[in-house]
Amino acid sequence: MSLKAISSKDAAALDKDLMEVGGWSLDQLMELAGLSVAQAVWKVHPLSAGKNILVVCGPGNNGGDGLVAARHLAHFGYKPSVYYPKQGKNELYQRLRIQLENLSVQFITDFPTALQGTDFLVDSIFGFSFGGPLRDPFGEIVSQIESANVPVLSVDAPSSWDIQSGPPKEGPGARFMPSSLISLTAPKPCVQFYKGRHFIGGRFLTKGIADRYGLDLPAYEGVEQVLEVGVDAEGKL
Ligand SMILES: NC(=O)C1=CN([C@@H]2O[C@H](COP(=O)(O)OP(=O)(O)OC[C@H]3O[C@@H](n4cnc5c(N)ncnc54)[C@H](O)[C@@H]3O)[C@@H](O)[C@H]2O)[C@H](O)CC1
Ligand SMILES: [K+]
Repeated sequence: MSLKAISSKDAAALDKDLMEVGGWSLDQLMELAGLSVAQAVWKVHPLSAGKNILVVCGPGNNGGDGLVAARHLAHFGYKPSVYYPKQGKNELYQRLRIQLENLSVQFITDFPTALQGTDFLVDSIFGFSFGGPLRDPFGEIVSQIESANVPVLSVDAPSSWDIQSGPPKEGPGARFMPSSLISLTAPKPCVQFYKGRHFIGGRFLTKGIADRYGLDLPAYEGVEQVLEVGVDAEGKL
């Protein structure tokens, strides 16, 4: 099936709508987003493929989705660890961190060593608010991820990719092609440059809000929090 993409401007407006008019809190949206990320990991990387999952979190809500996903992954039976080099100021991130520490999830500081010992990586560094060239320390982090021989699930967008125009022409991220991607609520325009398994998650859209933004309502099945969607041979949704 194919789904319409949403620009970063509309994605931010949709989030605001959900919270200011739709009665949602950020915690709730992030919980469902993070749960769908963890479920996508389960589908592309079952427990039998190795339990060590490294979740790399950025300073914004994309990083928050990663923190929530790490907690669900721990409950699913994985051994997640988190690399969180620049924790954001929102107290929600602090609470998510406490929840993880209470599950004995490690917050690692030696990223190159952790990268070597991991079976799978979750890229929750940047989502739809990313813009411009990568600032320190994220250029080096993205370079290390793209050079590592480890499967990656990117959350909402491959970190370092422009949300509209896709991978940078040169520098960190120019060769970054994660093995899987989960788009939250709706695909972002950069998905047209993506080749790999593609899921949609964040099961909280109503028909009213989907219509207002010209989006499709994904046909989630049963209790599923994710739906695998296709990308055609030309990379078009
Ligand atoms: N409705 C939904 O689908 C929901 C999606 N969620 C997730 O939230 C992110 C968007 O979160 P936001 O906080 O707006 O932004 P980001 O996490 O993408 O990044 C902001 C963060 O990054 C810094 N930054 C931006 N550009 C750069 C750069 N070039 N170099 C270094 N740092 C940069 C910026 O300063 C901020 O600190 C969305 O994608 C989903 O993953 C929510 O969970 C709610 C529901
Ligand atoms: K990401």
